[in-house]
Amino acid sequence: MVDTAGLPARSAALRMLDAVLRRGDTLDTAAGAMRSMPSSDAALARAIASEVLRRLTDLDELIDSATRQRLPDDAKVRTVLRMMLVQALRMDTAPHAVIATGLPLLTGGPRRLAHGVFSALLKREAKLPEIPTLPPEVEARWEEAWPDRLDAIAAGLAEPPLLDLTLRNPAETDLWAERLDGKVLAAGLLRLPRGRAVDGLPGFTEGAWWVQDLAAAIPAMLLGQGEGRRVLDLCAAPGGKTMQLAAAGWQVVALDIAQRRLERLRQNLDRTGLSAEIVRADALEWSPDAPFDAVLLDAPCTATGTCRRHPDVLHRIAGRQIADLTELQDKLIERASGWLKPGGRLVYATCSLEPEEGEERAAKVTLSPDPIRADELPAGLLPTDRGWVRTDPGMLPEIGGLDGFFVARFRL
Ligand SMILES: C[S@@+](CC[C@H](N)C(=O)[O-])C[C@H]1O[C@@H](n2cnc3c(N)ncnc32)[C@H](O)[C@@H]1O
Repeated sequence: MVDTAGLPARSAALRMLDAVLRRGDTLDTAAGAMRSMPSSDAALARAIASEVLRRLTDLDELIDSATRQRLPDDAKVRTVLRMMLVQALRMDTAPHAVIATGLPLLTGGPRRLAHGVFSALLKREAKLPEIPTLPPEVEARWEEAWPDRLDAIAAGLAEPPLLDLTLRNPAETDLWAERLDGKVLAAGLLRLPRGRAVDGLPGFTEGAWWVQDLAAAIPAMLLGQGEGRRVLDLCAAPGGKTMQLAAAGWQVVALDIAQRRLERLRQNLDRTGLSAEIVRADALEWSPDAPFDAVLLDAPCTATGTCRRHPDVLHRIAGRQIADLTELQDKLIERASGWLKPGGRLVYATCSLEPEEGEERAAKVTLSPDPIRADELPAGLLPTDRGWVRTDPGMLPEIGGLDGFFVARFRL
C-alpha cells in the first residue's frame, strides 16, 4: 500500500517554499498560513522547508548534476526535488516514503522527471556536504565583512539551533536546570535540546521562563538591575527584552509599532506575571513626556544573524533592504539619544550579521562610548576592541552556537 499520510505536510512545505522563494515572504509569515493544520504536520512542513532553505545551494548543485537541461530556478519540479533530496539525505526519511509523498505533488512529465532524478542521485549515493554552501550573494557579502569567520559561520548553519530559555528569576537557575534537564549558560539562561514542545515543558504555564536565544539575552543584561529606574524598550515586541528588563527591576515602557506583535508582548507579560507600560506608536513620531534612565533600542534589521532558525534570510535579503534599514536605524538612534537623562545609557542592538547594521551604525553615534566588559558577558564571549559585542553562529560551537548579534552601549 502506498503511504501518503505525510502528504499534507509535504504539500504545505511546498507552499511555504514558494512563498519564501517566489514572493519573498518570511518563513514565519509562510508558516502562519498553516495555522489550520494539525501541529505535527505544520512542524514537519516547517522542518522540511527550513532544511531546504539551509541547503539550497548544495541541493541545486546535485539536481543540476543529474539533469540534461537546467531546470528553471522557480520550476515546481525543482522545489519538489529539493524537498525529496533533503528528506532522504538529511532527515533520515526512507526513500520509498520520500517518493510516496513527493511525486503526488507533481503530474505528468515533471513527475517522471522527479522520479528519475531522485532515483539516479540515490543510486549514485549522492551526498550533501557536512557544512552548507552559502548562496553566492551571501557568501560574497560575508566574505567581505568577516573573511576570517566565513567558514565558521557556514559550519554554524549546519544544524538548527538548540532551545534557549531566559528565566524570570535568575536565582532559580539551578532549580530550573534540573527540572528541565537543561544546561546552564549563565545565571538565568538555560539551553535545552531541540525538538521539545515548548508549551508542554515544566514552568511554561506558570511563566517561569520564555524562549530567547543566548545572544538575544545579552542586550538587556548590559543594563544591569533597574532598582525601580525607568527604561524605554524601543522596538519591544514580542517582548523578550521587555520581560528581562521588568524581571531585573526596571519600570519598563515597551514601545512598538506593530499591533499584532504587541498583542504577543501582552500575552507574554500576562503569562510571566511581569508588567510594563505598553505603547503602540511609530518611534519616528512619538516623544516621551520625561527622559529615561536607559533606552534599549533593539532596532528593526535584516535579522540575518538568526539564519540558523530563519534560513529564509539567506534568500530574501539583498543590499537594497540593508540600505533602507540602516537609514531607519540611524533615525531611531538619533531619537533615542535625545530621550536620555544626563548619565543615562543607550544600548543599541541588532540581530544582523551585516556590519552596516551594527559596527557602522555604532561608529556614527555621538554619545559617549560605554565599553562593554568581558565580565558582563556569558562565558566564552569577549567584547571587541571598541567595547562592542559581535556574535555569529560559528561562535561557541562546543555548546551548540548562538545567533549573530551586534550590541553597543553608550552614555549621555
Ligand atoms: C528586532 S524586533 C524587536 C524584538 C524585541 N525587542 C524582542 O526582544 O522581543 C524590531 C521591532 O521593531 C518594530 N518597529 C519597526 N519599525 C518601528 C517604528 N518605526 N516604531 C516602532 N517600532 C518599530 C517592529 O514592529 C519589531 O517588533
